[in-house]
Amino acid sequence: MRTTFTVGTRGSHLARTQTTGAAEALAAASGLEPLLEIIRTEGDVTTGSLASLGGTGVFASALRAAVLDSRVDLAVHSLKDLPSAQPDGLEIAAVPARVDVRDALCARDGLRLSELPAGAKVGTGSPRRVAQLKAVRPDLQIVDIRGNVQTRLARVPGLEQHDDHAPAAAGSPRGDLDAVVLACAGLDRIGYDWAITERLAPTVMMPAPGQGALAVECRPETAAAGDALAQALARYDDAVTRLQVTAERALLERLEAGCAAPIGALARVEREPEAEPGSEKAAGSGGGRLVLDAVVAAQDGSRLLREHAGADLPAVRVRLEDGAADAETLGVARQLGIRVAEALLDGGADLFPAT
Ligand SMILES: NCc1[nH]cc(CCC(=O)O)c1CC(=O)O
Repeated sequence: MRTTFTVGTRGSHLARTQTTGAAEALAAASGLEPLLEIIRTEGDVTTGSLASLGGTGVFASALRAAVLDSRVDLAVHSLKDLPSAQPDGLEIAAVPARVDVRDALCARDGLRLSELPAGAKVGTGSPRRVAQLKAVRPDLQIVDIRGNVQTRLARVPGLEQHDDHAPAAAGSPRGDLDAVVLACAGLDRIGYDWAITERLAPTVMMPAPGQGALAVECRPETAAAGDALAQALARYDDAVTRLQVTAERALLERLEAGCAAPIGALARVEREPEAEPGSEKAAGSGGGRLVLDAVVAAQDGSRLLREHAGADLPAVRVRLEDGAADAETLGVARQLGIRVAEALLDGGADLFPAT
């Protein structure tokens, strides 16, 4: 009988913080002792811009390899860094409750997006953020940035804070930008919410599919073992978050096949299904409703295509308190994602230039 479980993590402060949080929750639920192993990934050592790295999943692949060859039992990923296609030999055993999905503006002097002066310099390495920033503020000068949270924040006067856990990279410019954009989730998780001057509304800055959510990945036999670890994983899964990210990732997967443009997507459960066992309500009357908003952007912000659709969830099938959404309900979420993706493709998303 196992008494421990091993969890692989990337070495960054953010990765270690979120992995430790997940490992502690699973330890408390299982009574097992967690062992953390730091895995270096290509995404951590390379210095080129994120856009130039090409290919999704640079952050995830080394961690996944460690799970596949049984060096570790589990890997904790930021869900938005995971390619949408699920590889053979791995499954997402738990998607814990999501935190703030929004993107964060971190500006000098407490400025909000609308208060940045004309021509202000804003740093981000994400084509999705570039396009949406330019759509609302075509005057902004966007600067491609990389590095850990501390290195990015140090580019903004007043936001360079000494942090022994993760110092800003030596040699990186300091104080040369008016603002940077990062994910709220990452900043909140490492206690850097003080740097956020505006949590950008998803209507302005649609987050990446899966943003703010984690994925705990393992080998299928780990999840199926029926032991304390498998039970803890099942309980750690959050049914609402799982539904949301299932729709968002299905959209991403369908679009990845048809277009290379930056994508934002956010699903929400507008009405939670009633969880009365045995109730015979038809879907749509007393059942829940899942709504998905998405945007595909031309890289230069010259065009933004938006779509929105909803789907009724089967009324009695989702047990929101005590367990995972069942396969039929997840299928509804997946179909919603595909439907919105195809509407975007019909609207011309596949004609947008990639860069
Ligand atoms: N792209 C890197 C990445 N992957 C996950 C997060 C933050 C946490 C999250 O969204 O879950 C970040 C940093 C960022 O985008 O600012």
